[in-house]
Amino acid sequence: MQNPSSIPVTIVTGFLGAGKTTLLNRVLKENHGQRIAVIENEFGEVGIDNELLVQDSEQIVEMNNGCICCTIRGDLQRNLLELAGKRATGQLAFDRILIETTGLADPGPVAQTFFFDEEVQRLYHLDAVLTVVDAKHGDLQLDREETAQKQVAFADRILLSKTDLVEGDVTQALEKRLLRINPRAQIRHVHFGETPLDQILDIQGFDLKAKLEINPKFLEMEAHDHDHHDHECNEHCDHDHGHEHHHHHDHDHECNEHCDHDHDHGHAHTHLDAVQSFVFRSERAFEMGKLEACLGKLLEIYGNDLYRYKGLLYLAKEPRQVIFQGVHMMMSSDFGRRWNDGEKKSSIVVFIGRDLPKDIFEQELTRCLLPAKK
Ligand SMILES: Nc1nc2c(ncn2[C@@H]2O[C@H](COP(=O)(O)OP(=O)(O)OP(=O)(O)O)[C@@H](O)[C@H]2O)c(=O)[nH]1
Repeated sequence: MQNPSSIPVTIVTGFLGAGKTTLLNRVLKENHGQRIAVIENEFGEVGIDNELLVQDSEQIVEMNNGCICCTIRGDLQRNLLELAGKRATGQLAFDRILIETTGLADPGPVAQTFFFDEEVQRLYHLDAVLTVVDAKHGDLQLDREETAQKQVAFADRILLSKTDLVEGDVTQALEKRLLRINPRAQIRHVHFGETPLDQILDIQGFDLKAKLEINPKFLEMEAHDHDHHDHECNEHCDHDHGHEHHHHHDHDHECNEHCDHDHDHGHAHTHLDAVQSFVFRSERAFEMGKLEACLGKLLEIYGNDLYRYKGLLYLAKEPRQVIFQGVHMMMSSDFGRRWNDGEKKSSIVVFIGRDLPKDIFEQELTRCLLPAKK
């Protein structure tokens, strides 16, 4: 039974760059009178989202030591208990929690957290898993990454972003595909995260029965060893995984509610080796023209494999920071705050993708830097 005073939690998931932070920002900025705490988990060794996220929520807890669905699930539990403790003692005031998972997280194990720990279960209830799907890159992501499929399969509601970037028939075809993967979840369009709050909060969408259909072992803790990603997609999945060890890139099947294969045989499924991230840092300023040309070239060659990149740039002759980000070939940048007097200026960019040649990226980017000051 749900404790009537328990705190509602919404899990916001969706593949890299789908528009999760944009959605969260929208919710945080809206004048709804609700006090929202955010738990933010990023893939990659440094968190950039904190720079991108408006600071209007009551509390932002960053979890950057690994992915929330596997290595740091214990941290999530601890953070939830800590937040509730602070709320109880009046140190913090919030009415609900939004959790943004990494773009590579399997939402299943994150959702499980709300059913295993008795204390978490007493204090919180899971309102819904929202999955943001990028209308422009969704197809490619679903083709290549099983995690993207799982995120859709596990959604209580699907939020389709970036429909402005594609023709209507592309959106319709993607919607049909999403419906095949998950016939239960309603699909809503969100333009830059714009959506009525009642479409995403307090929707009482989390349906345990449906999750058990997707994965009968959902409530069995031991079945989830998250260093080995077990696949929880569907009841009637026809392919046979036998007992071989598959990596994510070997998978190209569409997870849906009818898959019944079982991955509890020690499959070495880990997104941490399938998709990698690296960071480029420098204290030398970038030359804008060179950087643009270089990024254009890198995107042309590696665009398909470059799932996500974001960072803060130190540009020559520019008094402001530049926040730069992209998904595949779609790149954008914005001015951030001014560098403070005496502040050590530097650039930091995180690249996330499949089989990216780190050394080539480093070489090319280094060529765009001004020479070091003598
Ligand atoms: N054209 C268009 N761009 C969008 C829309 N929603 C988000 N974006 C852009 O997509 C990019 C990625 O958005 P984010 O909200 O940072 O995506 P994310 O899912 O939080 O990304 P990760 O945390 O890195 O996985 C940003 O440049 C956004 O401005 C939309 O509806 N239309």
